[in-house]
Parts: sequence; structure tokens; C-alpha cells
Amino acid sequence: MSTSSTPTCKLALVQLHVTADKDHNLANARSHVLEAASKGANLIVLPECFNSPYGTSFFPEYAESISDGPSVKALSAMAKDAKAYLIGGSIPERDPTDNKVYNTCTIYNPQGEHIATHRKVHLFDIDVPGKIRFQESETLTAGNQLTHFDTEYGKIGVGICYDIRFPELAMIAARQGCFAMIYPGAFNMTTGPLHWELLQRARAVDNQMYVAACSPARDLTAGYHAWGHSTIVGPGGGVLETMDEKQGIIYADLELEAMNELRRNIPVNSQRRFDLYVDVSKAKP
Ligand SMILES: O=C(O)CCC(=O)C(=O)O
Repeated sequence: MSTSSTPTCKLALVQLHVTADKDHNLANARSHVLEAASKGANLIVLPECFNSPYGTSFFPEYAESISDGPSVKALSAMAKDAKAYLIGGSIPERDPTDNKVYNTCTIYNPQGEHIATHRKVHLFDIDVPGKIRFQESETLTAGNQLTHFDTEYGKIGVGICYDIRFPELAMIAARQGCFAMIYPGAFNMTTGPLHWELLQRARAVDNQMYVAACSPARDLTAGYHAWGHSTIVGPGGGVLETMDEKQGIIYADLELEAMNELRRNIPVNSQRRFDLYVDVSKAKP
């Protein structure tokens, strides 16, 4: 797929402090995106639900169209002014055609064009007694498509938060040629310490691809306490960069040649036994 002439992609994850003020959240995202670009980032990622508090009652209230709403306009301008690819975290989207609300990631090229959209396909419905109960399906509808987009650095797959628990997404992305799987996400104080890093490392090592997850910063005055710890994992499963729970930015160079060398050295890709099990990347168009 990629060659040594493919340019190196400098990835930035922007861990934002999210408030109840949408305009403030958009302005805060913009200043951090421009800061990341000024440090040379070519691919910038925002957190899940970066323009609204995270909670089922907030989603319908904050939801807007992704054709012409204020958030997509602001994201497009950020990408254009940063001259970088922007994975715009996620926002509550209201689709005017069905009036449903989705948890949606919009993606922009360095010209500010909206090039891809991922609606979270696995809704976060869990109940851990005494710890956390969250039912996104109370107000959200799940998306129905997997999302990959092309760049000059290679093809990239996108999921949102709970989507990372379903290994098929990353497996399909890798087998369909993606070199990285990026997840805007907002784990919590129960499942964050247990699974946030483990899931990223698992998705990376199984698929020999880069994996990154970008969280909001933790706000103990908010109803939902995000775990933070935005993290970038290499194709060998090692953590390249991570951070604490506060607002900030982390960076890593995504080197395709290093990934390809690992794939040559440990060639599981050419050793699979599809005579014994299904190739999930071929199961669906
Ligand atoms: O899977 C988890 O533990 C957390 C998922 C989550 O917070 C989300 O999907 O927004």
C-alpha cells in the first residue's frame, strides 16, 4: 500500500476542556487547532462531544445540522486556517430529513472541505451497578456506516468511543488499507482506568496499525467525569504519547515505513487462515 516516499504524518490530539457554552467550546477548539498546526501537525483530532456537555439530555438541546450548522462551519474554517486535516471530534447532530439525533464526527481536508462523516455505530448503553449507567440510546440513533478517508499520508479509519470495543471496525479498516484508526472518545472514571489504554493497544497490535483516542479533559463540576488521558499507540502496541486528565495537546509522527517493517517482520497479514474463519473485512460492502 504505502511506500517510503509517503510523507510522515504528524498527528496532534487536542484534549479540550468542554463547557456548557457552545460558542466558547468552538473558540477554544479553534485556538488549540491553530496551536497544533503552528507546531507542524498535519492531522489534528478533537474529542468526542467537544461542543456540548456529555449527557443524554444535552444531545437534543445542542444538536445541529451538519450541512450548515455553526459547528461544522467553525470546523471547516479551523481546518482551512490550520492547513491540516481535521477529525472534528464529535457533535450531537440533528438530521433534518429524519429529525433523529446522532453522535457524529465530521472530517475536513486542509482546504476546509468536509470530506467524510462518521455517525457512532455502537451506542454507549451500559449499566455497571453502583458505578455507571449510561444509555445513549435514550436520545441518540446509531449510524449505519463504517468510515475511512484518504489522505496523502495514507487511508485513515474513524470510530467514536464505544466503537473501539468492537474489534471488527479496526480489523476491517486495517485490511482495507488504513494505516491508522482514530477514535474521538470520552471514557469515564470507571471504565477509563480499566480499558481505555488496553483497548487502544489491543486494536493496534492485532492490526499492526496506529491507533489514537482523543478525550475531553476531566471536569469534576460536570455531570460526566471524562477519563482524559488522550493516547497515541504505535503499530507494535506500544504507547507513543499519552497525557493526564487536563487540557492539552500531544503529538506523534506516524511513520508508515516503521509500520510496514513491523508488518514484514511479523507477517500475520499473509498468514491468516480464512479457510478456518471468516474474513470480516469481506463480510459487508
Ligand atoms: O466503553 C466505555 O467504557 C465508554 C464509552 C463511552 O464513554 C462512549 O461511548 O461515549
